[in-house]
Amino acid sequence: MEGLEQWKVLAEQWKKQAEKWSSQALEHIQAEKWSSQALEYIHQVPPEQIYAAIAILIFTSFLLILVRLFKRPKANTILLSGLSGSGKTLLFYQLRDGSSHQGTVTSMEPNEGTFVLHSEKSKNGKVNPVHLVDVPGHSRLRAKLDDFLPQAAGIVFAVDALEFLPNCRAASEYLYDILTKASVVRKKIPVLILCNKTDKVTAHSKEFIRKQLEKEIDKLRASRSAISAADIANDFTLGVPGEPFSFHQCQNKVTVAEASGLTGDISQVEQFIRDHALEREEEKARHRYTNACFCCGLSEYLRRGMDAPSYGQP
Ligand SMILES: Nc1nc2c(ncn2[C@@H]2O[C@H](COP(=O)(O)OP(=O)(O)OP(=O)(O)O)[C@@H](O)[C@H]2O)c(=O)[nH]1
Ligand SMILES: [Mg+2]
Repeated sequence: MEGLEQWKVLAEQWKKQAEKWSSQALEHIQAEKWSSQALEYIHQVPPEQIYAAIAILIFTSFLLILVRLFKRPKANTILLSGLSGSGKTLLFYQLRDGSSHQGTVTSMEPNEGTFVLHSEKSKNGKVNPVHLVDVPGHSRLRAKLDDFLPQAAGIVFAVDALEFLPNCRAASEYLYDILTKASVVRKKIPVLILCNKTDKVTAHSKEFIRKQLEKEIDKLRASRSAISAADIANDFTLGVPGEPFSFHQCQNKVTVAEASGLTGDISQVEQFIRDHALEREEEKARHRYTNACFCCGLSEYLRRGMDAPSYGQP
């Protein structure tokens, strides 16, 4: 009896094994059928179409490789510019450390650093650091600005809102020079006019400062265009001829905001930096998604090309 039971178990195992082999054989036959169908299908497609698809594929891959090779990392440099005493260095420390480091003196060298903004440190999600450069406002040191312009993602132009009127002309001249620089215009580098020192009640409002700067730049525009072309140091002219100058006419985005480097009320300048220099992880993911979509679109195009009715066939 026991021997019979053993034979039964053995027979059951053989049966299962045989079923497994037969299903594998079926799968193999199916795969062969599909591959022969695919080959047949490819033979039906006119060769020109296949060559065109391959050429497009190679060309696009080549293009993608080139773009990857030559794509510069997103600029993350923000330049702090403005007249001497407008509060750039204090602002620099507020952005970096969240404290004002009282007792700043006139800067003789650009003050630069790469760091995560103090206000961003406590937030969730990975935030990239910003490269901040505080360019001295002294007229002889301003040329240093040009060294950093090629990598600039944005320019903050600090204005002393307390002592604005006596400095209005000088501030307008400096701002005019920045707004007419070829690299600023061509690369459309955004500029934030930051009316600083608003902690004092006697500080002028940002609207007042904007209007005064526009008026002054309008005058400058007229006087500078009167100079013979050979003497004009500026690369571009500003605004629309025949119309009073307004910052809206600039090709790059020019906005006006208020701040106090002393009290740490710097949310508007932080927002400007976030908008223009910090590429968050989510943004990077979005870029990756766009690339993936591009590749999918390409493959879909090629698939449709294959599906297209083949001329020359009955
Ligand atoms: N009340 C007030 N004073 C400020 C503020 N920001 C800066 N100051 C003062 O303004 C003076 C100049 O500030 P800095 O930051 O050294 O100015 P800067 O623009 O770096 O000047 P340069 O280095 O010469 O180009 C200092 O005495 C600061 O304490 C502010 O928001 N409010
Ligand atoms: Mg300084």
